[in-house]
Amino acid sequence: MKWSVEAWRRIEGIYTQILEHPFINDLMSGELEREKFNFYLQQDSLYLAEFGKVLAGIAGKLEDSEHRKAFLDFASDTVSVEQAVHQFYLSDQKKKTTASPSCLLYTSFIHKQLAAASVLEAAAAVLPCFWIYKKVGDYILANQSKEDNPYQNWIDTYGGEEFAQAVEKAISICDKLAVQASIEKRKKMWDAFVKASKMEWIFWDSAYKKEGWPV
Ligand SMILES: Cc1ncc(CO)c(N)n1
Repeated sequence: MKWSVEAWRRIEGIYTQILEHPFINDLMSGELEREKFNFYLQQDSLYLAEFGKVLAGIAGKLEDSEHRKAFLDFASDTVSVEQAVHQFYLSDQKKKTTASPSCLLYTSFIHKQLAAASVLEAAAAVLPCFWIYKKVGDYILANQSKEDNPYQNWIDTYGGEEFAQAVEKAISICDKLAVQASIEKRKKMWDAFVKASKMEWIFWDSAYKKEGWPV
């Protein structure tokens, strides 16, 4: 069986909980509080900066030139999204924000996978960022009730065809890396994938709560 088939099976429950989260529900209905969405975007721009660096770092460790090129493209596209987020949503509130505990948790985790684990485990750790967002984007597109959703731009970014191709590529690279891996390594890849998927839930939840530092 493909590594990715088992990977998705392992996060099915987490994915369901993401779809049921009020942040996603409110995003879908268009009724999400603007403040919560802005909080999310601010944290996400911090997240995307680190995510892009990690993608470039993974590229530097990949032997296959096609895989390397794909990750360099992912990194470059991520910088574009990071910059677009700044321009379109946050132009009136340029103030510097610090990462929330959950944002720091997630970015630290992917940096740790890059610095202290194998490239396979680093690739598996960033895969939920692609795959879950794609699934969530598609889900919202398919179940949207209103036409004038103020968050349509966001929804189209992740539900669109361009992102779908990147996601397919990321999944297939993980599968190819897993084919050459020992059972032990494949397990570690699943562990990283599951952990990062939990952090996707945590990230949305922290935005919904506008999570700050308790001390
Ligand atoms: C937290 C998070 N995960 C994944 C994506 C999609 O790349 C994103 N923008 N933010």
